[in-house]
Amino acid sequence: MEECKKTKLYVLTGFLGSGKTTVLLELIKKLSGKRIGVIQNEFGKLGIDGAILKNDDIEMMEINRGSIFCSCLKLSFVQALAEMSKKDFDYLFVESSGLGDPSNVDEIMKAVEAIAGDKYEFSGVVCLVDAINFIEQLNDLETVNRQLKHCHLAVITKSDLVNKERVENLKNEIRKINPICKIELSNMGIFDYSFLKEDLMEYQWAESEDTTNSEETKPKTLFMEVDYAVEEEKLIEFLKDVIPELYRVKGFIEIEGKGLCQLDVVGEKIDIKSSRDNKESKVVFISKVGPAVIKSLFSAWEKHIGKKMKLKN
Ligand SMILES: Nc1nc2c(ncn2[C@@H]2O[C@H](COP(=O)(O)OP(=O)(O)OP(=O)(O)O)[C@@H](O)[C@H]2O)c(=O)[nH]1
Repeated sequence: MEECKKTKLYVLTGFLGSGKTTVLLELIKKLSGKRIGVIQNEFGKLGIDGAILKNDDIEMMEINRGSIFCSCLKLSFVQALAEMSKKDFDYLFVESSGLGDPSNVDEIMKAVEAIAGDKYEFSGVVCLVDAINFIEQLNDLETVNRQLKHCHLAVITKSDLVNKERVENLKNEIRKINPICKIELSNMGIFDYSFLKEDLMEYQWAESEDTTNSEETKPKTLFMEVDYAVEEEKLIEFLKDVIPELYRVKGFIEIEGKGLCQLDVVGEKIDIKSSRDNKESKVVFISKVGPAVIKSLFSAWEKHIGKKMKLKN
């Protein structure tokens, strides 16, 4: 009898905006013809990336409102993995939230094995390192350190935006935290995918430990709804005012003369591009300063746009 092939399970980590969805979309293209499942973990309760990924011929589950490594969602994650194990995918990719601390991933894999049997071959944690923002984030955030410490492959993204010297600096910083992981360089999600054929588990560095994700450390997430088109220049002015208080802004918004656009803000970089998605206007803000950001969002909107806007939790 032919032996049943296991599903290769990869976990993608990397801070907010580091390029996880961009890499995932390219990987899915590369693996076309294979049976692929995706579990997507968004911090906000609306799966913004879900809207982008659903266009592809893949099966997807979303786990929102927090980190899959936090005790608040860990059980849902294990159950989702158990559910997906029945589908006999060739590959299952888990895109964890940018604020996810995967220090306890081994423990989660053991729980899945206890429930679902050995249907998965846990094939490694791939951590995306944002070439532009990583060094600053590293100083501010334990999560970024943990994501790297617990990965098997680090992929430096946005290589098109930095020079060789910066890449060398980044490699040195990575090595201080994880001396053995494999390191690759990516441009818009494209890099050497030979890791798919290798045993990444050989590059395991850290032992499993408690995650820092908890209900208490969960940052404030807000959703903005506007039912009219805004002027692009005014939207940019609004964003410039509020960016210092935010980790990340993303979503869809109607822009005058352009129609529905996909909005992405990472660090100080604002990207606005036309979208073919048929989605309602909704934008997610992840706060660095807790609920204090609400007042700033309303007053900056009033100043630059001057029309009614709804913010929801
Ligand atoms: N120039 C450049 N931009 C990139 C690259 N990779 C990602 N981006 C851009 O960076 C922004 C964030 O990319 P995503 O793929 O959405 O990042 P993410 O890690 O999934 O974001 P979260 O889900 O919020 O954590 C988008 O505007 C991307 O187009 C890259 O290699 N080069």
